Amino acid sequence: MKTFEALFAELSEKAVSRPAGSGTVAELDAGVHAIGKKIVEEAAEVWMAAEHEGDERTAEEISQLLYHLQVLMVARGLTLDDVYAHL
Ligand SMILES: N=c1c2ncn([C@@H]3O[C@H](COP(=O)(O)OP(=O)(O)OP(=O)(O)O)[C@@H](O)[C@H]3O)c2ncn1[C@@H]1O[C@H](COP(=O)(O)O)[C@@H](O)[C@H]1O
Repeated sequence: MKTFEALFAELSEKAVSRPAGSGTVAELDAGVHAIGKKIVEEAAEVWMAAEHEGDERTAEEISQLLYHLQVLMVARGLTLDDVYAHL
């Protein structure tokens, strides 16, 4: 099972190696404004799933929100420690 840290390492590596067909590379190329819109969209889907759907759908939407938050971190050059420092 993939962890938050493992996903961040994978996304950071893809930002450098830029493999063909990577959705992460495409999202990074779209820029912070587009990534931010995706985060807002996914956050709303988390809210709706938590209120109206089951635990599995909610967990899935949360995973997608975490993914897009990590893409934004990579786009901004933020590390996990930069965020953990505020937890
Ligand atoms: N965990 C994720 C992940 N979560 C969400 N997403 C993306 O976010 C989208 C969210 O899906 P939705 O169902 O909300 O939206 P949709 O309407 O179906 O799709 P869109 O039209 O919004 O793209 C998905 O289609 C994916 O493009 C993810 N894309 C990639 N990953 C992981 O990131 C890693 C790198 O992926 P690539 O860069 O694509 O190789 C791999 O380990 C992947 O498993």
